Amino acid sequence: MVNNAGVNNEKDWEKTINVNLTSVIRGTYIGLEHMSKKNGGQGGVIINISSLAGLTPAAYQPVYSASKHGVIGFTRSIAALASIGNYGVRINTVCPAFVDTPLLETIEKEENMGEFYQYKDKLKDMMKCYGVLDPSLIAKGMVSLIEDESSNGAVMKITTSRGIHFEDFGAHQTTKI
Ligand SMILES: NC(=O)C1=CN([C@@H]2O[C@H](COP(=O)(O)OP(=O)(O)OC[C@H]3O[C@@H](n4cnc5c(N)ncnc54)[C@H](O)[C@@H]3O)[C@@H](O)[C@H]2O)C=CC1
Ligand SMILES: CCCCCC(=O)/C=C/C=C\C/C=C\C/C=C\CCCC(=O)O
Repeated sequence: MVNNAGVNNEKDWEKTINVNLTSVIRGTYIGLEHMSKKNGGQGGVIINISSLAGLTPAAYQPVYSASKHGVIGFTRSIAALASIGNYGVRINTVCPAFVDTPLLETIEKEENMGEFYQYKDKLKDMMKCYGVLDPSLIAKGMVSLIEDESSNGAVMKITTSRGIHFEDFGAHQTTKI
């Protein structure tokens, strides 16, 4: 199961939280209800789509960034629970940089960008600097996560400079405390 739907809308930012985060949480819970071996399911893999903006500050997309940070936090937490509870379900996150899809056209729209519309050229400069990925690379990353039976709670990053790679949270998977 892939929870992929997402929007970039800083003007209607509640919608961004609802689509990008609330529905990922809801989708994951519904998936687990059907897939978890604890409920008589056959197990499987859930992939939640976040973004590189879920791992770094995104000055012109603060709520988009917050929603994507939330996806990572929720997914890593529920993946830990799935492991402890022997659900037989692996749950991972994918964080692409800019990808060539219609979502990027929202940068040109005041109704999406709201007060951040004034920074659209800065976002375009970032795209020029970091490049724009072909969607096929995201598909490749997802297939590898599905096939790698050891992956659970992984945060896959996909960028033009480093390709498909993983965020390293350290052996204990936590921040220093
Ligand atoms: N394009 C990019 O640069 C990046 C996109 N992402 C994420 O990838 C995912 C896919 O986005 P893209 O394919 O790029 O954008 P897109 O705009 O081409 O596709 C988004 C999809 O989400 C669906 N959707 C939106 N609101 C919905 C709702 N309320 N109910 C059901 N479906 C809804 C749309 O119908 C559309 O099919 C999103 O979560 C996005 O945040 C992450 C990093 C970079
Ligand atoms: C712009 C509207 C839609 C946003 C889609 C999205 O999620 C894109 C995120 C891309 C980047 C996030 C912001 C900052 C990233 C900083 C560095 C990227 C490094 C890329 C690299 O190739 O190393």
